[in-house]
Amino acid sequence: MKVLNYIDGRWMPSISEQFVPIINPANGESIGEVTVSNVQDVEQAVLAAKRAQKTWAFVPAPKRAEVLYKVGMLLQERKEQIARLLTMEMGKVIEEARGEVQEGIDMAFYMAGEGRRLFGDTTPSELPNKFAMSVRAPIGVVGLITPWNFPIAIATWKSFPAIVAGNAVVWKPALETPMMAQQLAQIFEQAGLPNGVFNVVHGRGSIVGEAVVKHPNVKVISFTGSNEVGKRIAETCGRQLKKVSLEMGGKNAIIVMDDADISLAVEAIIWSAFGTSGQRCTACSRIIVHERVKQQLEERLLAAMNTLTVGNGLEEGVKVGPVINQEALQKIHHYVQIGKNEGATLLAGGYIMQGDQYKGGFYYAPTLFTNVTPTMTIAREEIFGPVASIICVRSLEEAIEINNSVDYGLSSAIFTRDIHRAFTAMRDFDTGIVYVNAGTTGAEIHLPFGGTKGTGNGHRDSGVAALDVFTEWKSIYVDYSGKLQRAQIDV
Ligand SMILES: NC(=O)c1ccc[n+]([C@@H]2O[C@H](COP(=O)([O-])OP(=O)(O)OC[C@H]3O[C@@H](n4cnc5c(N)ncnc54)[C@H](O)[C@@H]3O)[C@@H](O)[C@H]2O)c1
Repeated sequence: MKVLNYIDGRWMPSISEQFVPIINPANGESIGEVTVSNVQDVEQAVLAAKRAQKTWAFVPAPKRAEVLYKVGMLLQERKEQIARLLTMEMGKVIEEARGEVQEGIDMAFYMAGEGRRLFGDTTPSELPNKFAMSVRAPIGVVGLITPWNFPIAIATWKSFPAIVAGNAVVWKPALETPMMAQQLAQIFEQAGLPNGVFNVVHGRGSIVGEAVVKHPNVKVISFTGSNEVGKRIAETCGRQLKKVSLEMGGKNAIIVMDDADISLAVEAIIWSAFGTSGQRCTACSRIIVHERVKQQLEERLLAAMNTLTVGNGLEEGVKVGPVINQEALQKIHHYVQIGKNEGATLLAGGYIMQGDQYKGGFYYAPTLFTNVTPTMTIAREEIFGPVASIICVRSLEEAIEINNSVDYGLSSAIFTRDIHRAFTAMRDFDTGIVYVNAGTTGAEIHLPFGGTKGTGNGHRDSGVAALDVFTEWKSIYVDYSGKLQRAQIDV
C-alpha cells in the first residue's frame, strides 16, 4: 500500500518523491510505504485550506454537520477493516483497535449534533434598547499534529470540532501510522467534504510539523504528543502569538486504599498499566497502595500478570501487543535498568521478549516494580511502556501528596468504598481527569479530555470544550435606541 498526501481533494506524492516503509510492530515487516513531504507540500496544503475555508465558513453549521453524520456512518460501516489495519500499523490488540474506531464514530455523531447547537450567549445590556450577545466564530486554517498511539481517535477529536465550527484543516499525522490518516481522508472524501477543507501532509515532525506550526496562515495549532515537542511548539507559537492547544504526557497513578475492592483494583490496574502495552497518555504507571493491603495487592497483581498473553494483536486471546518500534523497546529497557540501579525491587518482567513467536517484533514483558519511592526516576518520568511501580503509603493524605508531586497532571484514580475518601480525592487530586473505582484510562468523548501542569496548557480535546480551541468568541452589541449610548459613562 502506498500512502500519499491528500491536498485540495487530490491524492499526491510529495514533490520530494521520497518514501519510507510502514512497519508492522508485531513482526517488523513492511506493510506499505508513505510519502515523506517537505515544506513546499505544506505550503500547497495551507494554500488549499485557506481558499476552501472562506467558502466553508459560510456553509450553515447544521449543513456542515451533515458531512460529519456521513463520516460517522462510513466509519461504522468500515469499523472492522479500519481496526485491523490499525492493529497492523500500530500494534494495539484488535479489541482495543475496535474501541478506538468506535471513539471516532461517537465523536462524529457527537460533533454532528454540535452543528445544530454551537451555542453562543445572549445577555442583558447595561443600556436600554440595546441587545448584547456573543457567538462562536471560526478561526481559519488550523494545524493538527498528532501521535501514533491513537492515530484515528485523536485525529477525530481535533478535526471534527474544527470542521463543524467552519475551519479548514492541515493535518500532520505521525509518520509511524499514516494508513489511519489515509482511511480518514478517504472517508471525508466519500462523505462529500468540499476539496481543501481537510488536508493531510505526511512527513517528519522536524520538517513538516515545524512548517505547519510556523506557517503564518495557520492560525491555530492543536498538538498531541510528547512534552519535549510540545514545549518547542509552544515557544514558536508564543513568538507568533498563535493560539496553541497542547496535550502531552502523563505519569498517572491508581491509589488503592485499605478498604478497596482489591479484585476490582487488580483488574483495573492490569488494564490501565498493560493495555496498549502501556502506550497511553493515561496509562497507569504508579500504583500507590496503603501499607495494609500492599502484600495482598502485589500477590494478586502477579497472579493476574501471569495470565497475560503477549503477542500479535490480531491473534485471539492476546492481551498485550508489541510496542511501536525498536527505539521504544530500548527506551523502556533503559528505564527498567535505571529502576534497578536506583534500588527498586523488580517483581516481574524487566526484559525484551525473545523467541520464535516474537521474531522481528518489538515486545516488552509486562513489568512490575515494588518498593519504589516517589523520588525515583521511574516514579517521575513517563516511560510509555508496560512498566508499573508500586509505592507504599500510610494514609490518604500521603497518597494524594505523592499523586500530585509529579510534573504531569493527566489522570488519577482511587479505589475505596469510603465516600469521604472518594470525595476528598475528587477534590484534591490535581489532574484533569479523576476516576473513582475505575482505572486511569477510558475517557468518554463528550467530556473534556486533557491535563494540568506539564500535561497541557489549559485547553481540552473532546466535549464542548474542544470548540473553544477552534473558535473565537465574538461579542456583538446591537443598539436600537436611535442615539449614541456610551457604556460606563453616566448620562
Ligand atoms: N495528553 C494526551 O491527550 C495524549 C494522548 C496521546 C499521546 N500523548 C503523548 O504523546 C507521546 C507519544 O507520542 P509520540 O511519540 O508520537 O510524540 P512526539 O512528540 O514524538 O510526536 C507527536 C507528533 O509531533 C510531531 N513532531 C515531532 N517533532 C516535531 C516538531 N519539532 N515540530 C512539530 N511537530 C513535531 C511528530 O511527527 C508527531 O506527529 C507521549 O508523551 C504521550 O503521553 C498525549
